Amino acid sequence: MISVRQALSLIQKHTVTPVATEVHIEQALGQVLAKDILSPIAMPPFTQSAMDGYAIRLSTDPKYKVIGESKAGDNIGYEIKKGEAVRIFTGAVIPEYTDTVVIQEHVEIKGNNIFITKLPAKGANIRLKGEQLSKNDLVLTKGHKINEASIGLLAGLGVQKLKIFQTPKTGILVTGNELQVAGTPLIAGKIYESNSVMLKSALKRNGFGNTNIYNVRDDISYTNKVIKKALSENDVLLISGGISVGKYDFVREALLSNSVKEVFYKINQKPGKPLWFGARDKKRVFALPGNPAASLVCFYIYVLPELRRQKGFTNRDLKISSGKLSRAQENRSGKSLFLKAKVNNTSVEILDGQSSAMLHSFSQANALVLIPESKKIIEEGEKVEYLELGYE
Ligand SMILES: Nc1nc2c(c(=O)[nH]1)N[C@H]1C(S)=C(S)[C@@H](COP(=O)(O)OP(=O)(O)OC[C@H]3O[C@@H](n4cnc5c(N)ncnc54)[C@H](O)[C@@H]3O)O[C@H]1N2
Ligand code: MOO
Repeated sequence: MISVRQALSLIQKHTVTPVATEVHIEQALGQVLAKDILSPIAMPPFTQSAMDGYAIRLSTDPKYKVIGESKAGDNIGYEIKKGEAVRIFTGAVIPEYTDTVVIQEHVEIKGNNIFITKLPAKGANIRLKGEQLSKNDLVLTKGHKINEASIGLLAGLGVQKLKIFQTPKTGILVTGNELQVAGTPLIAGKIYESNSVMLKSALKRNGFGNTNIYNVRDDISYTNKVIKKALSENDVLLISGGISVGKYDFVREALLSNSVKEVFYKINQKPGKPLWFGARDKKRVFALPGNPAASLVCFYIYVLPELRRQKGFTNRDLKISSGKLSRAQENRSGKSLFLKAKVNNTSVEILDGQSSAMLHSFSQANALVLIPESKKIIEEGEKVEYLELGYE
């Protein structure tokens, strides 16, 4: 059996290089920029007023004659002489030869004249052309994750399309004769199917929406057929269940007969030992253990980082932090453990109910504590590393 570290490095070794594609900025939220963006225009595009008031050529004389008005959107070619002012509004073009805007609260109006009651500093209340960005300045760098501010910035620069890395198409194939779809009373011997909606939600929360779902019975030829179809329709295929050593666990055999090359099978960890990972051309397959908590742990530790890598992210893993164990924890298994835990400030409480079939503890957790395979006991108060699940 390989170690967690070996499994992670094998997945990375078989990664698929991110592919760039062009999208409209409205489709770019949460995506990773595949190409630097240079500014097509200066920002602001012209020197403009930052306040409502009067544009003046500043002198020591408080009296100015108002000769016209410039409101946002106007482009009137005023040429201001000494002692003259133009009534101006926020965002409007600053007339030539003026250098300062005095806010309207600091003037008294008498007929066509204004008298400044509080002298502004020279250059006050003016946004200079290009003060944020000059034309051809680097606006956003390849690898930047697009947020709503980036979208606003680009829209303001008139950029409509940009290159981002494609989101790999994901599919979830669920196996098991015991699985029943919710909505009807549970039949004896059956359980409600939960992994597909759980994994689909985990994908969605992490920016991998529109997942295809497939269901198969424990039947080799049917499993073969559906895997073939799922491979043709997805880039990354997650399979739930049927990957252990039971008589009716057909997934491994079906993957091999679909020419998916086995990269590894089984990791020295708990939960999630029977994880299988394989590759066929640019397709990647993770056959996750059917036990729900094992499935979700494998998703966070192995699947999500690979999906994020394929999507161009440089920070791929869940955030790692450390804290102090509130209770001693043994590890007699010789395996790496991923334990559902609740972190409060820096106190880490390992939750009851660590079985790989149990999701109740998972739903109450906000972290996965990592216990290395070599560590036999962690004392109360000892420092442990954990992955933040991002559950709020
Ligand atoms: N003799 C051995 N038996 C098992 C071993 C082993 O090494 N030797 N490994 C155990 C471990 S560890 C795990 S984990 C499981 C993994 O088994 P499979 O991946 O083949 O999964 P299934 O047998 O299909 O299901 C396991 C468990 O999970 C339930 N399940 C499956 N799919 C779903 C679903 N979509 N929604 C909800 N629950 C699901 C299923 O009913 C089983 O209870 O193997 C151990 N056995
Ligand atoms: O690896 Mo299994 O997930 O322990 O039950």
